[in-house]
Parts: sequence; structure tokens; C-alpha cells
Amino acid sequence: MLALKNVSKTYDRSKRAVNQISLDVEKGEIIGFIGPNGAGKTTTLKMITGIIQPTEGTISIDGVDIMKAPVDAKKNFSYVPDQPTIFDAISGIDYLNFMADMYDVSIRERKKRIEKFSKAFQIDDALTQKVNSYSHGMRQKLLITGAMLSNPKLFILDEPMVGLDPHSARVLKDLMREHCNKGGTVFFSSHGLEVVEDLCDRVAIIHKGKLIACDVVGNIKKSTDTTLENVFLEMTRDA
Ligand SMILES: Nc1ncnc2c1ncn2[C@@H]1O[C@H](COP(=O)(O)OP(=O)(O)OP(=O)(O)O)[C@@H](O)[C@H]1O
Repeated sequence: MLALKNVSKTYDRSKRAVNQISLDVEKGEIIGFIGPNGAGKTTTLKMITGIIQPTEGTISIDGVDIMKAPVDAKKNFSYVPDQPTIFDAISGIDYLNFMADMYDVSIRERKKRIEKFSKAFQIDDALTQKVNSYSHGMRQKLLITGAMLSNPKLFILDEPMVGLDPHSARVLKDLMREHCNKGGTVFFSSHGLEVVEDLCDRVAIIHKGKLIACDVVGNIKKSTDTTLENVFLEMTRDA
């Protein structure tokens, strides 16, 4: 569903933020993408979503190259960035209808999905209000709802749990799992190692721009009497 081949990004001609990453995400998987601050997670997600261009390598989403056919590739995924920035002079419902229009979601389907997700996230009563009156968490939930309206083949999220209360974090986790159970695919970055350990089929670890592991949690941990947190801290410890 998502294939990265030897992908690198160099900023300002010399700053190697991502270094020769290759990764395959299969249909139906949830993969957690973890790494210390500055490891290259957001840079990688921005390259996958076509926001920035890799310096080297290729990225395809359901077989479509994001650089060669960006419009077709973008039909295959939705992206929730790490900052919930939305044009905020419009109402929540106008934003959601705009997103549904962009992805050609029928009136019947959008109504069903808006009701389902906005109720689950408890923002249904606020949808007629302008986005500029929303809290950080409400904006985040509106963005997630908008991203789910198209029922994307691949759902990409950058640190989606940040700013969510425990109820909303649970709703999001359930939604991600349900999406995969129905054949969708989820790739998300996080600093929440417990969430990743609980939720993900596989975990990809990036450190100083390099992919240092990508495997099921059990194989990364090697033994059952330790946590993903302990292994992560050991693997990313600077010598
Ligand atoms: N626009 C940019 N110009 C120059 N350097 C950048 C730019 N964006 C990111 N970097 C650098 O690239 C490296 C990777 O940054 P990135 O934001 O991808 O890390 P991250 O893993 O998402 O970190 P965090 O967990 O703190 O969000 C860092 O050294 C950062 O300073």
C-alpha cells in the first residue's frame, strides 16, 4: 500500500534529515512510526504526502508515485498533520463539506460519516460554530473527522494523540483499528510508546534519519519481560 525505496532528504544542501529509508506498509496494517525528537518522522511523512520532495528515492501509494502522479496518489490517502491548522473563519460543518466535496463523497455517505465521527468525538454540537472558537483538541478532532470522510485507503497521521483527552484518544484508537479491520491501512507517528505497543501490527523506529528497526513489537522486544519503551530507549541511546 505504501512503498518507500531508498528515500533521503537533505535540507539546506548539507543537513541529512532522512537517510536512505526503505519501508513497505501492507494493506490492512497499522504501523507506528517512532523516534526521538528530530529523528526525521515529520520529514518522512511530509515526503510521503507530497508536501516536500525527497532529495533521493521513490515513494508510491497503492502503486502510484507521489512525485510522478501527485493528484492520483493523493486520492489514495488522507493526512492529519501535527499542527491542527484549519482556515478558521468558516464553521466546522462547512469545513467538513469542503473536504467531502474535494474527495467526491456523496451527500448520503458524508451525512452518515459526519454524524458517526463527530458524535464519537463529541464535536457534533459545535459543528455550526466557527472554527476560530474551537479549542486545540476540537480542531484536531475536526481535522481527523475531515480526513476520514473519504474512507481513505491509507490514513496517515502525525502525532495524532497530542492534545486529545483520554476519551477522544480511545475513540481515535478504535477508529484506526476499525479502519484496518475493514481493509484500510494506517501509518502514524507517535511519542506514545504504550499506544504504539498496544495498537500497532508493526513498529518502525527512526533514529538520526535512519530506519533502525521495522518489525512486530514482539520481535523488537525480543523478550516478554521488557517494554517497548525500554527497548526504544536502549536502541536510540547515544553512545
Ligand atoms: N524546513 C527545515 N529546514 C531545515 N532543517 C529542517 C527542516 N525541517 C526539519 N529539519 C531538520 O530535520 C531533522 C528532522 O526533523 P523532523 O521534524 O523530521 O523530526 P521529527 O522526528 O518529526 O521530530 P519531533 O519528534 O521533534 O517532531 C531535524 O534535525 C530538524 O532540525
